Amino acid sequence: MKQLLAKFSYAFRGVGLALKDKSVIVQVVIMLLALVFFSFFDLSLIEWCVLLMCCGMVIVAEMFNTVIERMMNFIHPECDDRVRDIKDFGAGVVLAASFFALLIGILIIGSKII
Ligand SMILES: Nc1ncnc2c1ncn2[C@@H]1O[C@H](COP(=O)(O)OP(=O)(O)OP(=O)(O)O)[C@@H](O)[C@H]1O
Repeated sequence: MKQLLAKFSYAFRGVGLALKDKSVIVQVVIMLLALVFFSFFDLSLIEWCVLLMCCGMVIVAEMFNTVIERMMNFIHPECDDRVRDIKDFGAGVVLAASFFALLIGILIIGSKII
């Protein structure tokens, strides 16, 4: 039980670190603004669940991207095309997640407006 609690405390520390990262903070602020915007519409429970899942997908992608960036800065701080590819790949993951989240948001809000 003590070990399990310790593992949770490490994980919460990780979340705390993520919430201090500039890129993660930006995504969290965008997510909160989007949720405020969506609250003006009469959304069903399922629609809220889908939107929250999309927000979670983008935040988790950003957290993974930050992990990759920090890892690369630690193991290979020098300029290198391979590091560039890895970091751009990570940024691409966030972009792809954001694109699909935006698409789903537009579909849900579009269906309400129409
Ligand atoms: N060591 C490197 N070698 C080659 N290119 C790099 C290297 N580090 C970064 N880059 C390029 O610069 C871009 C930005 O990298 P950086 O690590 O500054 O990310 P960032 O998104 O600006 O992160 P943050 O602002 O959160 O620190 C990368 O996507 C990559 O194209």
